[in-house]
Amino acid sequence: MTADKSITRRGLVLILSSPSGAGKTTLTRNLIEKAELELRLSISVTTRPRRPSEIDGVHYHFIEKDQFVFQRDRGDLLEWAEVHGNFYGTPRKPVEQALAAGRDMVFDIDWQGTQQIVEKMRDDVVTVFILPPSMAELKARLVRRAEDAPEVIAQRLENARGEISRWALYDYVLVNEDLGVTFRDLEMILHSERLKRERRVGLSAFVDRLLAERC
Ligand SMILES: Nc1nc2c(ncn2[C@@H]2O[C@H](COP(=O)(O)OP(=O)(O)O)[C@@H](O)[C@H]2O)c(=O)[nH]1
Ligand SMILES: Nc1ncnc2c1ncn2[C@@H]1O[C@H](COP(=O)(O)OP(=O)(O)O)[C@@H](O)[C@H]1O
Repeated sequence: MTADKSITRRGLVLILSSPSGAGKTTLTRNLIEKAELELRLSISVTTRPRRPSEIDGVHYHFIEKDQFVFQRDRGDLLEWAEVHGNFYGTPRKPVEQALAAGRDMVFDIDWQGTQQIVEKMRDDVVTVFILPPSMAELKARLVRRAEDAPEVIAQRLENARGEISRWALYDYVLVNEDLGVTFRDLEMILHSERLKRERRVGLSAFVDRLLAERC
């Protein structure tokens, strides 16, 4: 009797949230680029203008506000929120397809969206909040990223305290000082969560067979 084939696993959704500039986009990218982790990114729709380094359909689906309202009202979005004056939402279909096929997804979404997803699918969600080591470093990272106008950076910094105050809603909280350390911690969280008893299908039948075995 071998355990490997009879024990499978339900898919999970790993959610990363943080104030702007703490590093969640970088960490998310690193996770999906490591092929053996087998994580797929949920590509959100947004009404925010595209940044110079972003590609439509890769980083976000950039859409107009009327398109967003249409998709939202038709029920195409699993969750949505207004953040920094723009609308963001998670397309429902790719998530449902991935989970049904037992694949895992990573979401880079804010605390409002996280709450909506947790209410809908608590058992299948793992939430991680990323904190910056200091407010000075948060500002320095936003400036170094050099993707946003000064007034956009100022607004994101102003909103940072409100976002940070939501930290206790999350399953895990990581301080992203050293990127390599934070990434390894995330990998360990993912690995442990994948091994959780509740996520493993066929375990009970396997144990029954194990106990019935004569040696
Ligand atoms: N609720 C929700 N939030 C999202 C979604 N996509 C992105 N966000 C959040 O919107 C905020 C702004 O994202 P973005 O404009 O890319 O700026 P960044 O935080 O500086 O990288 C971040 O907190 C994201 O996590 C989404 O689909 N739903
Ligand atoms: N641990 C870290 N140390 C130094 N710089 C970092 C670290 N993590 C991310 N960065 C840099 O900080 C900037 C903001 O990171 P990003 O991933 O875009 O943040 P967010 O998606 O949370 O807004 C980027 O230029 C990124 O390269």
